This record gives sequence, C-alpha cells and structure tokens, in this order.
Amino acid sequence: MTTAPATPVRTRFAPSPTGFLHLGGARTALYSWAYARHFGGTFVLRIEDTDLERSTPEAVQAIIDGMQWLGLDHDEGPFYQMQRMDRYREVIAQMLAAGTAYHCYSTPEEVEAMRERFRAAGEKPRYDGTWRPEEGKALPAIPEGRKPVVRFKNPLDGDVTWNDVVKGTITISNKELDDLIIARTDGTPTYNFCVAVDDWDMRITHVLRGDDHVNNTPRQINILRAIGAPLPEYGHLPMILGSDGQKLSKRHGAVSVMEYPAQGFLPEAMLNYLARLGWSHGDDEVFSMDQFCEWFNLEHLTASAAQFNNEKLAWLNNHWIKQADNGRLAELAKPRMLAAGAQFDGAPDLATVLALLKERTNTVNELADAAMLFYRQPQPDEALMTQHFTDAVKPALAQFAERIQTVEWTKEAIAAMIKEVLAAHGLKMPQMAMPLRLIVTGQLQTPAIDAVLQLFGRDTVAARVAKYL
Ligand SMILES: Nc1ncnc2c1ncn2[C@@H]1O[C@H](COP(=O)(O)OP(=O)(O)OP(=O)(O)O)[C@@H](O)[C@H]1O
Repeated sequence: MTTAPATPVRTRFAPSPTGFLHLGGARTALYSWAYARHFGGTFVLRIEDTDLERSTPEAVQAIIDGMQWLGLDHDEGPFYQMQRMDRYREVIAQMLAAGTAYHCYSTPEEVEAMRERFRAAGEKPRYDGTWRPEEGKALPAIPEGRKPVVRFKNPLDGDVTWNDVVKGTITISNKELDDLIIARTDGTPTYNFCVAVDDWDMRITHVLRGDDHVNNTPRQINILRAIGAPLPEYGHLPMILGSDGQKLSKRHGAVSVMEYPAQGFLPEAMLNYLARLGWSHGDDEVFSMDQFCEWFNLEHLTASAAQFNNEKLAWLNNHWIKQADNGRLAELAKPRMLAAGAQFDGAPDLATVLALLKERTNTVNELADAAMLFYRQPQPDEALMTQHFTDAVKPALAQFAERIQTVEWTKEAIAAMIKEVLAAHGLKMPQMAMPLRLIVTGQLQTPAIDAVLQLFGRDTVAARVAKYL
C-alpha cells in the first residue's frame, strides 16, 4: 500500500497538438490519470499549443478523441497555452522586476559567434552572459532600435538535483545550463518557461512524462525556484519503442490510438496492455482499470524502455472480447458487417451469434468477418460441393431433411438426430457435416455444426437443404 502524499494529488497530461495521440502519449496520459484516480486527486488536461507552425485544431480534437475512446476523463481543462499569454507576460514582467530574468540584446549571429568561441576552446557552447546583470558590472550600451529577448538568470554554480520517481536521483550541474531565453524579441514566451508557470498555476504535484523531457526538468526546476513555486515530483517514463527498436513518435512508426478501434481492439485491452507496458504488479497480466487504479503506484514503474508487441495486445484483446457484453460487441461489429453486405432481416440474433464465435477471435473485426456466414446467402464452391456432396451422402441428407421438421430445435436434439442418421447410413460425422456446412453456410470452416444449425433456425436450414435434394 502506498502512503498518500501530503497534498491532494494533481497530475496533468500535456501533449502538443501536432498530430494524433499515439501509444507513447496514451500511456503517459494513462499513468497520470491512474495516479490521480488512485488518490482521489485531480487529472488536468493541458494543450501545449505554442508551436504555431505544427499545432492544429484537428490535432487537439484527435487527442481528445483518443483519450475519450480510452476513457481517460480529465477533471480540469483542457487549458490552452495560447490562451494564457497574458499570464506568461505578467510573470516575465515580475521576473524582470525581481532580477531573476534580464533583457539580452545580443543578436542570434552574435550568440552563434559566442558559441563558436566556446566550441573552439573545447568548452560547452553557450551564451556568454554579455547582458547578464551582476553587481558592479557595467552593461553594454543598448544598440539603437534593437529588440531584446528575455533570458532567465540561471544560477552559475551548484547543481540541480531531483529524486526522479522512475530513474532515481538525477543531478545536473548548473554549468550545463544556459541562461535560457524565456521570451522572444516579439514577447512570446518559450516552452520550458510556459510549462513551469503552468505547473505552478495548475498546482501540479506529480509530473509523469516521457524521458525525452529529462533535459527540460532542471531548467523548469530552476525557473520554479526563481518564481517561488513549490516543486512537483518528477517521474520520467522510459520510451515505448517500435518493433524496429526505435522510439515511437508521430514522425516515426507510431499510429494513432484511434487506429485500434478501427482494427477491432477494445479500449479495455489497450488500457490493460499500456498499463503493463512500463509498470508491474507481481505476475498479474490481466486486470481492469478499476483494479489498475487501485494498484497503481510509482514504486513499480519499469526503468527500462519497452518494446511494443502486437501479439500481446491481440492476446489481451481476445481476453477482453470474451469478457465483453455480447450486445456491445454486436453494436461494434454491425457497421463493418453492413458494409460487407450483411442481411440482418430474418437472420439469427447477432449477439447470440457473436457469443458462439468470440472464443477464438482476437479482434472485433475478425469476429464480424466470422459472423458474416450467418448473414449472407451461401454460395458454396462447386468443386467443393462435388467433392463433399457425394452419392453416398445424399440418402442420409434426405433423411436428415425429413427429420428437420420434427426434431426438437435445440443443439442437443439436433446433434442426437444427426448421430442417428449417420448410424443408419453407416457414415462418419465429417461425411455429413462437410456438405451440410457447405449447403447451409457456403463454407467448410464453421463452429460446431449442431450449434450453427440451431442458430440459423429450422426454416432456413430446411429451405437451404431442400434446394440441393
Ligand atoms: N515513444 C514514446 N514512448 C513513451 N512516451 C512518449 C513517447 N513519445 C512521446 N511520449 C510522451 O508522450 C507525451 C506527449 O508527447 P507529445 O505530445 O509531445 O508527442 P510526441 O509524440 O513526443 O511528439 P513528436 O512525435 O512530435 O515528438 C509526453 O509526455 C512524451 O514524453
């Protein structure tokens, strides 16, 4: 049992709307959501849309759709960084007044020349502090007509240390960190600054995000300290890698989570899969989201990168399909079946059919395709008919056709009747089951023949058999 943090837990998911939500983002959202749910805390959705060239409203919608499909409901937001510009400007003005930030008039060319000088001297390329105010230091004259950027006055000495809930203690020397630009010449604030102000204003207590953000954390911590904000806990989750071993990203290998419902995956299977991909609870592989929220803790996050594995996801999907309500599966399968020309009038109840078929299918799409045999006119292959509908079988089938009219229409009674007919004609089961399958369903592969016949109903079976006698 994890001890509850002292303050109410507030977590956030903060994607940039530059494309669809993929598995990496979805898992980040899931863990932040589950951590908030575990402690009865608050889960905030924040859209980091300051990259105007790459951000689009369609991408915002795609992220919201993905989270909705997964059921990762947020309690606050979505907050949009582009709508918080006044607030960022306010904090920048306060920092300038407090001396924790300063105007820098160096041009990009000048800064590049500084970096080059450091590089040539074998040092880390950085801004040289020309405009950084220090006691007793005279600043250069402001070049006429030049607009300044605002730089953060990063501490010169010491280290930034945090106890990462996934990676353990991480220490970065302040010497590694430049005086970061927090506002551009046009006054627009930059990424790390906005994130720090947001995490402060939104009172975020736990930042769980991908470890592609580790380099941002010491910068954000320094800014938070400078503005007098409390520090959240940080946990940097290892990346999810594609089957080629490369980091999944919008630009490489990842597909939208919304591809998965299109392929017939259930959200509970995807959630279960993502929950296990980077976190463990003993040997448990299969669990519901209620169970996950109850169990989820930061102690059992995995520190190594995880590779996406489609077979495992399919296996979980099979499990959750077996658990799923058949009416719900029918709703999911129906559009695909209609598109494939399914005729539902006078045909067996779809939910009942799916109940029979779902044992062995990995996706709802497979299930829908398998169910089609009940909803289209059979068109058995002629060569197969010649092979299976032999003269030896015909008399047995004729007797079967007669008995259809009187047999009790249950699976058991049908099975018993078929056995009697077989015995009377000295035939083996496949000799009759194969032509029956072809005649009634048009295909050789079906579930048990007695169950299939029972589902089709007496009249349909009688009509289809009569056609061949
Ligand atoms: N492959 C991945 N594995 C695990 N987490 C990831 C992965 N890719 C992104 N994340 C995390 O998902 C969250 C949302 O990320 P973001 O919206 O920036 O998408 P992104 O895929 O990283 O973008 P891009 O593909 O443009 O680099 C962040 O916390 C990020 O660290």
